[in-house]
Amino acid sequence: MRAVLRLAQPPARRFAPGLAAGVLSAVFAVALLASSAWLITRAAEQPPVMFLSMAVVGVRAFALGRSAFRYLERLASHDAAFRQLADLRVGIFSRILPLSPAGLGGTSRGDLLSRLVRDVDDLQDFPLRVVQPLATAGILLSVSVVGVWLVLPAAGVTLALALLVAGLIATVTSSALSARSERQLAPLRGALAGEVLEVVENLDVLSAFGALDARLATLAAADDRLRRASLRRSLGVGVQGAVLSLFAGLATVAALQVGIPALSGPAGLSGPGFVVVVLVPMAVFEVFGMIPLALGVWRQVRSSAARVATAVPTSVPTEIPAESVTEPTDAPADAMSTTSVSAHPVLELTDVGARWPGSVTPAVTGITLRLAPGDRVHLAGPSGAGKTTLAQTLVRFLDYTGSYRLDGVEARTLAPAEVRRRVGLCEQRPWLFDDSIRQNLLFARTTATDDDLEAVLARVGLGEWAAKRGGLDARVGERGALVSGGQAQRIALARALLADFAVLIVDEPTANVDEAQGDVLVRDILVTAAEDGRAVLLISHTPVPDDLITARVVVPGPAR
Ligand SMILES: Nc1ncnc2c1ncn2[C@@H]1O[C@H](COP(=O)(O)OP(=O)(O)OP(=O)(O)O)[C@@H](O)[C@H]1O
Repeated sequence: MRAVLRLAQPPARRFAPGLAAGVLSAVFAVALLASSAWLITRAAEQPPVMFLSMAVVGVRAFALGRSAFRYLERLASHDAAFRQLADLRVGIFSRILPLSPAGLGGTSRGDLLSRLVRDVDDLQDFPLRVVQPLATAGILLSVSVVGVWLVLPAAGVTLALALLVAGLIATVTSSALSARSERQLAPLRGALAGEVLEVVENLDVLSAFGALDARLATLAAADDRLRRASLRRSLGVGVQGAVLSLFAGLATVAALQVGIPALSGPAGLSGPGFVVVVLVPMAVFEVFGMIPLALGVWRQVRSSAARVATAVPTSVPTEIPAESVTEPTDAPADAMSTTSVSAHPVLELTDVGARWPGSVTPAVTGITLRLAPGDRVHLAGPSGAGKTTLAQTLVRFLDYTGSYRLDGVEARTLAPAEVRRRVGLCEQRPWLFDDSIRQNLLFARTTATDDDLEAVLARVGLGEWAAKRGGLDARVGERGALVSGGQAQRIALARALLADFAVLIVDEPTANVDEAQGDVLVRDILVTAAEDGRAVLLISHTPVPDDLITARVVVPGPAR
């Protein structure tokens, strides 16, 4: 958590200008009140105008300066905080990235989203609404108490005592009323985001099973918990404001009590000095209100920082290959490929096994196979045997035991991204972006022209379909909702062909299509691969004719 907070705090050179402007603005606000009170009272004594001119200039300067410094403070401190936020977000994403996809299986997507968006946003409050006000108020209060003490020492002591007591009471009451809810706000927001996402994503299933009302009731309960926590927090803030107003009045009364005898006593307090001593506490308490507020924000920020910290791993689980350890430190990422792995490598597995993060037993073991350019191997095996796990291992989303070599080079000595440039995966449930067909293909090869895209669609048997749907601009819907399972598989295949992987792993392409369509799809996949001299590892439950493949491998039953 400390590391997250350190990341949220802008460096001193960026933070200092905003802090300096904030302190000056607050000091000028108090000085404006003091100098104008002095001026009005002194003017009532009708001295020659030259005795007033300094104060007149002071009032003008403090009034203009207060606004100017306030503006500069907003500008500088927000600029620093927003720049820091951008760095923080990028830093957090780059730490989560190595976990995806194998390490994020157990995370609620709604809650993760809330952590990465809302909780990270909350962290900008750390410099802006915690550090800055505490530093500003601390400096201003010291200056004000010393200033009043110089005019009348007893009034300075009274003001210091009033601030101390008010601070204690306001902090204790507001913590008692709202500390718990301030800590709960971020987790409750995350829980609500998770619930909303669950309901929206599974609306059809919930409706079909008549479970929608029950789920909506759970959602309403989550919403209610958040609303009540927000209300309790507002109550705490309100009570704290009331305590401070009360003490601002009491401090003024106390100043009157010590000031009135001093007017005629040996201290010889002047009329204007008396007014300054009596009125300054009002202005000081306004600034002082920032402290308990900042402490409340601090509790929220701390809870958000803790949530961000738990979403961001300090280390990547051993089951997931680290993205950078094998990257050569002073050579470009591509260097290895040109030196050791050819464009069409031979892939060899000897006794390969793999385990999911957090699992004690391997999900797959003892896989031995060889894929040379042009080979088409059918991998079969019972459900749960670990075929998908093997596919994820081959694209280095998971680490492995045994030996996995590309052109004789052990894959764990290559950067995972480098392996993924040669070995590609068409997943069992291909991910389609809620965008046009063009965009869903283009990210596989950003330089492809529309002619290239149309040609690849024709190769995977979607040419006519795409033309009927309005061409490359046709949308595929959220997660491919507007296309059938078979079409989604074919779009994924087109994408893989565009990326031109030398070795293509196709995981259960027929899972979402009927038998006849499945046969055609498998034939299309294997025939296109044969035409290109590509190696294919076809994972499929369904039988594949001998003429389409060069070898068969069977994964034994589920590993225990
Ligand atoms: N993301 C995951 N996290 C943890 N365990 C997982 C994950 N995905 C799969 N498993 C586990 O790994 C084992 C192998 O699953 P896998 O999906 O690889 O089998 P499969 O042979 O592809 O099955 P199917 O033919 O039904 O798709 C199973 O016990 C499964 O519960």
